[in-house]
Amino acid sequence: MLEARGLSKSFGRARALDGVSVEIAPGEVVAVTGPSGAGKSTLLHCLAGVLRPESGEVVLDGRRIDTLGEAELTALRRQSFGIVFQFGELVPELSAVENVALPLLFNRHGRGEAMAAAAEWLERLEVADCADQRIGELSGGQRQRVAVARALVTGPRVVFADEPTGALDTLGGEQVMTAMLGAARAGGAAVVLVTHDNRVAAYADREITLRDGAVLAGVNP
Ligand SMILES: Nc1ncnc2c1ncn2[C@@H]1O[C@H](COP(=O)(O)OP(=O)(O)OP(=O)(O)O)[C@@H](O)[C@H]1O
Repeated sequence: MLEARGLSKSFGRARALDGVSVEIAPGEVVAVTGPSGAGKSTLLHCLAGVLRPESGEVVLDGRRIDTLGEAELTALRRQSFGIVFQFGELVPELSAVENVALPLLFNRHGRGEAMAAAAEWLERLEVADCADQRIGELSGGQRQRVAVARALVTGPRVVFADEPTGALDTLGGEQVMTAMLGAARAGGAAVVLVTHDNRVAAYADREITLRDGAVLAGVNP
């Protein structure tokens, strides 16, 4: 469904990715692991169409996406992908429910419909009580649940999560992981998860380990 073929990407003299090929099946949960600087975030950003690789291809459902124009790529990201970052990256001026409604408004849904769908997702993630609160008033765990709701509200094919539990304690992290994977499974979304935490990687169906910008052979089934 989502495939990277021979991706390479450098930042100055740092070679972040060096010929990485991976394939993600529909509904699959994949953890991308490896030491700091191995290229995990760069791979996630290339797969999600946030960064363009220098060479190689990214293919979604048989369609090459790394060569799309900026407007087409933005539209595809909004429709097919959801992204959860380590610190939520929510809009502080908006309430929780408004943050979750935002991707639907960008996709030209009416305000009433968008707000109703957003409220439903907050309920599913057990943060309905926070709907009208500003982001600054929420705990770290509540923020990440809101971020997960925002990533899933559009019914994406793939959810990308970069250290989604990195700012949480163990229990909070477990709760967010369970909530995110349950919601993704219910929506049929695949999940690509960057983590350096083995306990988080254990939630995945499969692990892709990177080292020095390449997939570590012999570890991944
Ligand atoms: N925007 C950037 N500008 C310059 N160098 C970058 C940039 N992004 C990544 N790099 C470099 O590319 C390499 C891979 O970085 P990347 O963030 O993908 O690794 P990572 O495995 O996600 O690391 P971490 O676990 O520390 O987040 C590193 O050497 C990093 O310094």
